[in-house]
Amino acid sequence: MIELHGVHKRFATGAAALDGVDLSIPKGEVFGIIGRSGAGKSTLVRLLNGLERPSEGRVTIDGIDVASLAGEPLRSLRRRVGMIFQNFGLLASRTVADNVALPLRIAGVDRGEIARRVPMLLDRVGLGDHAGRYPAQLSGGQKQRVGIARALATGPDILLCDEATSALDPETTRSVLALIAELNRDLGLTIILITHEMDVVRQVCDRVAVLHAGRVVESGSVGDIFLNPRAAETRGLLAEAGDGAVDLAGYKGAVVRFTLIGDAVWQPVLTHIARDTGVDFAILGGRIGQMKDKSFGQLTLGLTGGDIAAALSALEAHGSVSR
Ligand SMILES: Nc1ncnc2c1ncn2[C@@H]1O[C@H](COP(=O)(O)OP(=O)(O)OP(=O)(O)O)[C@@H](O)[C@H]1O
Repeated sequence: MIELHGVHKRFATGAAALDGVDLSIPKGEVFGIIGRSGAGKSTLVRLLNGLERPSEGRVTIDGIDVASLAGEPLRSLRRRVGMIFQNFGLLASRTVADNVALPLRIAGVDRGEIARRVPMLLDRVGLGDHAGRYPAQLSGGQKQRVGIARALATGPDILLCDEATSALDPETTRSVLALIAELNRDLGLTIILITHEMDVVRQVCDRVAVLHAGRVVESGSVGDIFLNPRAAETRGLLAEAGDGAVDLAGYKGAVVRFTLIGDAVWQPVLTHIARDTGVDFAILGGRIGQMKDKSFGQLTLGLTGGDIAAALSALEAHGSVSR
């Protein structure tokens, strides 16, 4: 369990990067931290791996106060907390295998053990046959896989991903996120994913916290936060991700937001209700997609004509309706 209690971080310049953050991240969860540039995401990561100390408050991992550690206990904590970065952080002059071996060398693991472990780590990320290549000979997605193998080398139980897919195209992002989800499932790793992209959170996270100006403005399950955002900052991020609706000023019909989850997405709900009630539906906005393992649909609907009250109660029988 990772916990932040009343965490503030102020820099000597007077900048407050974090301004009273409380968070609990249970073991084995994929937890997203989303926010715009400058929200405090990277500062939060640096507190988790002991690179910075809070100005106030406590960051604990399994009850251990990270800021209280120094020397070997701090090194041992860092071995438990693997990290991957937006720019991969690979050494250009070393082969893939050497890059992955580096944390093991630093930890003092003997040569034989390194030679045994590195191929297993590369197999784990699907790069078993790339051991002798150099980073410049790899695609972005492959470089990030090497970054992941290196992060796994010391056998961590937590993986911090700081904008790990921000430099990748959408298809490669999907495959790297699929690998991250697999590591969570197979190895039980707790994963903290820092991102400014809603789609990244939607694809793999169980829960999410929205960070704005150093504060958590809302947090909860990805379904709750994405389908019923309360904070203006979350709504803004969702609108930018294409989850908005057309301008409704001047629209004459009744407007509702209709949310379907799971198999209900497959049902021809609107055509049935239209036939039964005589109501015409206009689709004014929305999205049908996948949230981790669940399908969802959220539509902004305009209703005109027919028996509107009957249509609304029929919609409620299939999903949730809000105005
Ligand atoms: N070492 C530092 N000294 C002074 N101010 C800092 C320092 N590190 C971060 N800040 C400030 O703290 C705030 C939060 O920065 P941080 O890098 O944590 O944000 P972020 O959400 O990760 O942004 P980005 O996505 O752009 O990296 C910013 O206003 C930044 O200028």
